[in-house]
Amino acid sequence: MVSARGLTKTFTRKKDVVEAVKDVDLDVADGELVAFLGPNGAGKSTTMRMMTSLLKPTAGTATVAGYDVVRNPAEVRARIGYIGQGNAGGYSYRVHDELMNQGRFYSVPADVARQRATDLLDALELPGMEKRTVLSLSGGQRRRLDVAMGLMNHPGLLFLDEPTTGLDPHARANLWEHIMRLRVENNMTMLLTTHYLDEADAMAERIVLIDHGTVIADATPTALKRDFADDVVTLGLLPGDDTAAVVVEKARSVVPDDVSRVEDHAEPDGTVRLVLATNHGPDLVPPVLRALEAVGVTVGSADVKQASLDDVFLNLTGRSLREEAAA
Ligand SMILES: Nc1ncnc2c1ncn2[C@@H]1O[C@H](COP(=O)(O)OP(=O)(O)OP(=O)(O)O)[C@@H](O)[C@H]1O
Repeated sequence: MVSARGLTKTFTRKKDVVEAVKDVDLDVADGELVAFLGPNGAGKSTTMRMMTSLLKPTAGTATVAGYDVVRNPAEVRARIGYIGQGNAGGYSYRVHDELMNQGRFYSVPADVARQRATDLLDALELPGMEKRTVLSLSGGQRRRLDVAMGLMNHPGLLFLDEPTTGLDPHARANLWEHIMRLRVENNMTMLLTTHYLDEADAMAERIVLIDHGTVIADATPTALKRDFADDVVTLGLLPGDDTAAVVVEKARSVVPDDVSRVEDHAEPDGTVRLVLATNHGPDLVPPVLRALEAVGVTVGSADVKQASLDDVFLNLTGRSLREEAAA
């Protein structure tokens, strides 16, 4: 559905040169849901704008829905939906008119467009809003209207640039529910950008991590967390009749070999905190608890912190995506 090779974009303004996207290769198969995840300014929108034919690449090629984005931009645009970062609807226009205009833009026959507008307003929980101006809608409703506008041509491929930024958690969840249902109903391939880690983790079947204009990792969320970050298991060990040193010695003797990092910390209250880094935290706990019991070590508490996409980004770049998103 999408194939890009060596996609590059350099912006030049007077003496300022910004290498926004550098040599990006990407393939997206029919039906996939792929998220571009990366900090502000990483090059996510620029990549998406090149793939949607809105921006001409400095170098490289991209084929979208079977057409080259530079040689056949009109064919590309006819086959995709694009929901950009800003609101698409003109604020003083009525909701229904904006949908019909969008239909006209894509040469959808008027009667078909009218039916689609009604169906989309229904599907996106905007019934009765036809005559309202875009300005009178709430932020969440406006974003849902953007989605409706992006779907008026029934695209097989939908590009969404930060669809939920600025919405409260309830509105975010609500919009996702609608998008996911429409995705199944219309059998859509989807490419989206986000800086919400939880969203990418929960929604995307594949994540393309982008930093400084280049792809630094490309895999399923599960594979990224398994390969580039560890779960951290923390056990509170009670000393009983043993000294802390003996507890540590016994505990370390039963730690499985595949644990990638082991730390022990003697706490002021006499307990020992044992920290195990592993790529299978939840599975590790039961056998380790049994093994500790077998060597006479009592476990007072257990905690598993599963690896997050932020840990992945941190391990790959030395920076936290969560902190950069908040900055
Ligand atoms: N028209 C432009 N002229 C000059 N520089 C630009 C232009 N558009 C984007 N850039 C620069 O290119 C880089 C990548 O920007 P881009 O918008 O693609 O990042 P992004 O990952 O989408 O960020 P965000 O999450 O903030 O939207 C940034 O340094 C940005 O300032």
